[in-house]
Amino acid sequence: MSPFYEELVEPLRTLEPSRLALGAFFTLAAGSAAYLVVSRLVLHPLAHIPGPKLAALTDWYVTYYDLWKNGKMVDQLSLLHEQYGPVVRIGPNKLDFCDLKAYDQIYRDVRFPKEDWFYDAFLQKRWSLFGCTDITDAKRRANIIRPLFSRKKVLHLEHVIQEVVDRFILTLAQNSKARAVTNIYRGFSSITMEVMTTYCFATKFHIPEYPNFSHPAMLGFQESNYTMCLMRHFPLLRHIIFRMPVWLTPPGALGRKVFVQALNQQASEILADPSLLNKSEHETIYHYLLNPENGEEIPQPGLREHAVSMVAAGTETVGNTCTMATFHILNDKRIKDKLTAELEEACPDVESHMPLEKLEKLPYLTAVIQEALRLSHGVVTPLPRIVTAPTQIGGVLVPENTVVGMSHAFVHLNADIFPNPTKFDPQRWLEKDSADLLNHLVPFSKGQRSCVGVNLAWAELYLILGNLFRKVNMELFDTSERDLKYRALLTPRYHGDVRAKIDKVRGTQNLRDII
Ligand code: HEM
Repeated sequence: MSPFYEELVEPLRTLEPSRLALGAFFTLAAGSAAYLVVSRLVLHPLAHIPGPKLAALTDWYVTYYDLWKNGKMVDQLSLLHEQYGPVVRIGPNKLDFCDLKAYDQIYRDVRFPKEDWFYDAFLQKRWSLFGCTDITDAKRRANIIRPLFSRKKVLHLEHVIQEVVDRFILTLAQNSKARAVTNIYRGFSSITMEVMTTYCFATKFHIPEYPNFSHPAMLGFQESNYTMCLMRHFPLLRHIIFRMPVWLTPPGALGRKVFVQALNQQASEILADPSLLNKSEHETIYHYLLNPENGEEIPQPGLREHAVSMVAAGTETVGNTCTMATFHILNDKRIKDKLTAELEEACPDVESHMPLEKLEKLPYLTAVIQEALRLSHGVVTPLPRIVTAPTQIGGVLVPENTVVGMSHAFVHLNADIFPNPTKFDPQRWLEKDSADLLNHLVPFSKGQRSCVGVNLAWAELYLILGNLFRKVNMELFDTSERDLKYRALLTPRYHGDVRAKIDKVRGTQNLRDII
């Protein structure tokens, strides 16, 4: 043995084994940390992309803004883009963009699948279309359910949506008699959730009739946005939360759980006796999912997951758009007067039915809906996609396996496209050169994985807002623009409620007979 080696090893012989182990542990930890820093900050293929060093080192950066800062990641992304430019590295393997061309490149590229980590938080397995990350499977599933949401089918089932709208108007009529302050934000979520259950499963849950628009299932779905975010960052929690027995479920989540059990039971009964489908009032999602021609047998948990994801996809999104529209209509007399005048001219008899195809032809109502979609964004958290081969995005060569995304807010609030972008201004959609604006209205996303419920969503928006502002006279109560500031929990979750005093409701004479 060389004297040098002896000199090095001798002190270690005299050390106690426990100290030796501790020393080895710290040396290993320091070595791993040094390796992590060098590999992520210096050697990584994204090392040249600007962004905070902490974000390049660890995904906990995003966790901090999502959870600790309670849904502030989109605000933070906005600040990061101001500081670093249109492409920012927000995780060891993650890029965020704020560039119109990049938006198209990310979401229109059929090669980029959804990211497993993000979408797994919503589901137990990947049965539903929304949660399916495999490109081929998603295409097949979309083809199975899309016919139920085609324009033709939506027109055929218009009466199903109209009936829920009528029940909502009747509830408002009762509120007007009691001179009660109405939480219209919850009201909209109640009506949109009921549209989903009646349209997709031909089942009424009487959500809009529940006192104070506070049906426990609807509130449970609203609350679950934060839980989903929590489960995304701590995936182990999914196993606990999804398997939690009813008696252990916190009160806020109980309504959702009971509702899901009801959907579960319906799915089980149909699987046990498919002839039940023949007794249904109209075609439901099960008619499509269980069609033997699909070549795919979906087990009971798969049906439940489809059902739950449908309700989740179609409730808050449409509800938020109605809330955004209603706040701004009531907040600006000129908008309200113009809209009500247009509706009155188109449908002079307030007692008569307002068909969807008639409402769709009204330019100002259409512009109001477009502006509400723009400012409510649909989904506001960037929807992550995986780059599967080196690709130029937003002027940067993005390497394979990088996760990329861009918030709809960065399209909708782009001042070059929408001057004075935070102003609710329906007029911008009616100017001569406004046709091009539609290319930049992306609440339903773009490309192959864009919203499958887009026709149903538009129909709901026309029928809800058209009926509401033709029949109901109301004013805002103790609500300001500040209440519409939001936390980004996939969809925007508003800080406050939009509340209104219902003054007068007309056009209800025929409704009681219809229902
Ligand atoms: C204003 C209303 C709505 C907005 C803004 C909206 C927005 C979106 C967006 C942005 C996506 C893409 C999500 C992603 O990339 O992960 C999406 C997907 C989806 N939406 Fe909607 N949605 C709305 C209403 C509805 C309705 C009423 C339904 C019910 C049928 C629905 C069902 C779905 C489904 C099933 C998907 C998954 C599609 C896929 O992953 O291929 N949405 N929606």
